[in-house]
Amino acid sequence: MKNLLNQKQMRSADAFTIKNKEILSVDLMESASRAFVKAFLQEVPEKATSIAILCGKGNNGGDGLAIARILKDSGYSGVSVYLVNFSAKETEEYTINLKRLEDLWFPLTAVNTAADLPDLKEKVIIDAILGSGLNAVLEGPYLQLVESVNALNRQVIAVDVPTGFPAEGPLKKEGVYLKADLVICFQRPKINFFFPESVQALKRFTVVPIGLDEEFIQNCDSPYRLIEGPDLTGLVKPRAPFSHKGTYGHALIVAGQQQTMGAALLSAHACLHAGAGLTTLSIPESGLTALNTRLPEVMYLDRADLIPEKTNKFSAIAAGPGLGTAEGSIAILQGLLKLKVPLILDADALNMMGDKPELLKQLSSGSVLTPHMKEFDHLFGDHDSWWERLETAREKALELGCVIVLKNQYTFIIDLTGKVTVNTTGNAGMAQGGMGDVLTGLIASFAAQGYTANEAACIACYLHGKAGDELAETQVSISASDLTGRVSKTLKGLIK
Ligand SMILES: NC(=O)C1=CN([C@@H]2O[C@H](COP(=O)(O)OP(=O)(O)OC[C@H]3O[C@@H](n4cnc5c(N)ncnc54)[C@H](O)[C@@H]3O)[C@@H](O)[C@H]2O)[C@@H](O)CC1
Ligand SMILES: Nc1ncnc2c1ncn2[C@@H]1O[C@H](COP(=O)(O)OP(=O)(O)O)[C@@H](O)[C@H]1O
Repeated sequence: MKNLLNQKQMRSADAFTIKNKEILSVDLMESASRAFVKAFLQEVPEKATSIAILCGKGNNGGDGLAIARILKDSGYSGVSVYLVNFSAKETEEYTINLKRLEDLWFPLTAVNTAADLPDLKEKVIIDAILGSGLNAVLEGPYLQLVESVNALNRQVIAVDVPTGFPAEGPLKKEGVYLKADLVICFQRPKINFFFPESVQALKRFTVVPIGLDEEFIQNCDSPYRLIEGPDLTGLVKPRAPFSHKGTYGHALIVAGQQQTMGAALLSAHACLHAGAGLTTLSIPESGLTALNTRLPEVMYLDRADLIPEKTNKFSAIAAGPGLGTAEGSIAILQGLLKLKVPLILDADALNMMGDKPELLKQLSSGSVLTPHMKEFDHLFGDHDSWWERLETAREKALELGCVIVLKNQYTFIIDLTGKVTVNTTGNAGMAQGGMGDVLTGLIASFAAQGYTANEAACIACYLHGKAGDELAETQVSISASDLTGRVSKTLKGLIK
């Protein structure tokens, strides 16, 4: 899995690469700028497009200057450069790249105050004003300039990070950022790109390698990493010769009430499709006809039979989807917690724990909690930012000895040691009720098949989003049933 670094570590990676690969810092900037242009070409292929590049005086601005030269060399005929001279200091690499442009007689426009910004007519704006060197919220002329550029409503592509947007740390509500349609980011995404608040600064990002030393990056001690397809290829085991239903575990899902039986069926269906050898569903008796009609492969366990003598045969137990929070459901949850086996808890199981926090103390080590933001805050208190929410999740995972799957567009899987795996698969087509129920069924399935709690959560989250991404190639919206029908095919693709 790819390590995600904070900006201090990124600077160490820069320095290490420069020292060990014996390259100059300005050559690394050249490599970064070339990588930017390669990605930019995909985005803006029309070479006659008019482009304004706004360059600050740090290395982000230095990138902007090098990008101007490389774009011109690549045949872009309408490139203009605006030098944002708000600071007296300039970096050495900036100075070198400015000289290279001046030597080409490249037209340069000085912007010495925010009021100097001319009425930009260019179709595309490249933001190279401030990058990861940002050390405070924007104010003064930078703030005015960013507000003026935002008011233009042009297509903006930012170099590495949008001006004013902090790479890490809590995102302040009052923060003003240059609004980019796309960020072309160097070597690794910034941690803050994964939080919903980042939508104020960027619609999407793409990451380009710039030649930093990967071994150094992977050896950095970071609590964050990304899960990608190749990580699963080694992890997900193919079905074995001479295997039988007993080889792949027996999952129990405790879910559903009269009005939300569908949630239980969706979870069980997903569990089945992800390969559990046997799946049993515990629902109210009134759901039996639906179960037998819709999911003939799934067995039934009466709610009265949720006792150790009947449940010790299961290799994984999940509870919560559509369970309700009435007295009867609380009794079911309390009974499950007494079993002293790791549980996968979602939806109403989490809501009940939020209502009765003392239940959290009864969780067995190795359990998995799968809250979305609202459920998370109900469990652990309100948060002003996702950064703080993730910090709490890391503390709670460690304290409770459980895996926390904090769900959103990007889902954070926090293991028992507080390390965070970020899942990037999934899309807005999946924003439909029942999606979380499917995820719970998938986690239960992989846990039943013998994967650790963290492995089961990582495989399930990746697979869930990946199946959704495949369906989104031909569908606008994806129902939970659509997704369930796809997971086995997607899984096959991951094993290959
Ligand atoms: N070897 C390198 O150093 C490389 C650097 N690269 C680029 O370098 C960028 C980082 O460059 P720098 O560290 O020079 O910093 P920036 O160019 O991001 O910022 C320049 C300076 O602005 C000042 N500043 C920070 N926050 C401010 C604020 N709120 N208001 C006013 N001034 C503020 C700081 O003194 C900072 O040093 C990256 O984002 C990336 O674009 C890339 O070229 C890759 C290689
Ligand atoms: N825009 C999106 N991008 C990626 N994944 C999404 C998106 N919207 C929803 N999902 C995924 O769908 C699931 C929704 O879970 P949840 O809110 O618990 O749904 P429900 O309670 O309806 O079953 C999560 O796994 C989430 O990551």
